[in-house]
Amino acid sequence: MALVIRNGPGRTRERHGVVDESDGKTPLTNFASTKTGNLTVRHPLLELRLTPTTGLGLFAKCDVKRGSRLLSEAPLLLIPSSGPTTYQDLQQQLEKASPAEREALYGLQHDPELLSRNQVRQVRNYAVTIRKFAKDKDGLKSFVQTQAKAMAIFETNATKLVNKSGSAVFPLYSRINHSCTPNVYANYNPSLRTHTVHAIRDIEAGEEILTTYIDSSQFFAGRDEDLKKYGFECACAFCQSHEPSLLGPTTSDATKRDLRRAKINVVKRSLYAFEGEHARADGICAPRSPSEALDRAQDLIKLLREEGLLGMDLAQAYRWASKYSLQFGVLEKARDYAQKEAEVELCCLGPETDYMGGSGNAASWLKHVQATAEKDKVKLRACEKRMAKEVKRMEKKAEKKAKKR
Ligand SMILES: C[S@@+](CC[C@H](N)C(=O)[O-])C[C@H]1O[C@@H](n2cnc3c(N)ncnc32)[C@H](O)[C@@H]1O
Repeated sequence: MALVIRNGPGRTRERHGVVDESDGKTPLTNFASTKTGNLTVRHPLLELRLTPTTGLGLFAKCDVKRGSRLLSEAPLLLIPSSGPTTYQDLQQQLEKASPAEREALYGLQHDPELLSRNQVRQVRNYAVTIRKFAKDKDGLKSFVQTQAKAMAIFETNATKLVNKSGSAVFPLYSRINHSCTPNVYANYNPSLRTHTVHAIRDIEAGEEILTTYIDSSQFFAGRDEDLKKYGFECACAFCQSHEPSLLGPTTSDATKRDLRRAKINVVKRSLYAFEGEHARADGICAPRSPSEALDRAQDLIKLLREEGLLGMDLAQAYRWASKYSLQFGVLEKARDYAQKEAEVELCCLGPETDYMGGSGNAASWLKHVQATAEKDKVKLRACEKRMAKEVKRMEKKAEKKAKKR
């Protein structure tokens, strides 16, 4: 994969998956001369195109099988702090970026309204303190504009990294639009030090690649509220089918699906409460017994599958079902769920999941379940042997008694 940037003649350089291939001879394929600059994507499976409603987006060039790795890219710009982005944070990282990276960054879409007043003030204050523009009003204005644009770009495109503190923008991942029923799963992989994107279902040639920016297992109002922070109203097919009023009978498919999303949310949070993760439970009551927890985990699997939410929430649901089955000693079921978890995890994250540690990754959990099942078999065999011995002893005793008579 490469994001190709025209940058004057004679230079070709590659860093962090960004190729500056400016020999003037390389034809720019797939996508060129957009408002965002002369960008093109060299990728065996993906191309960048304009969508009817959401700006640019990434599309599959050919059929893509579930589990395929579509992207594995290093950040264009990473801000390690986990709080709100300050201009100082951004400026430090911008200084480290190469010209090609900076150009790629400036080519990304931006929504100026996502900038807080405080952020704009930070840029102005900085420009004044460096005194470079003391006698150059136009210079000052243009400096503030470019720096504010960089901040707006970061705010529009940054992804919070789950397995590493901080937020980052990426050359291609930042082109992927949001859907409340995504067809890919994205994850920062600390072992690879890249953001990976995997297909979570088969994707047909020409289909848009869609990720989720939020927790999509929520009722419409919750999703809408979360996406407002990203500055847009969702144009995905599911949200477009939403009916604003729930006063009438709730018969439409979209409404039923919305209610199912709400149910997923409640069940999921109740299971986090059962696991003692109260911060994620957010006030929802836990199941009262392990058997109730197992029922809910099984419900959750069914609901997620019905909704086509096939990312790591599904892997988590399988883990819960496996864990509770193991607690009940239903080993076959525990193993079956653990295998399903491993399959979904591999599909979402790929095989490099050592960073999860302990029984954090599905492979370790599956090993633990298999070892428990093996120990159980050994115990069972020992018990059978003991019983067989006891039966023989009793038979001999009975024989002796019979002979005496
Ligand atoms: C990370 S960028 C995605 C790529 C972007 N479309 C582009 O042209 O480069 C996020 C922006 O895309 C648009 N967008 C993404 N998903 C959307 C959706 N489901 N509905 C409406 N706009 C969306 C919004 O303008 C949002 O600020």
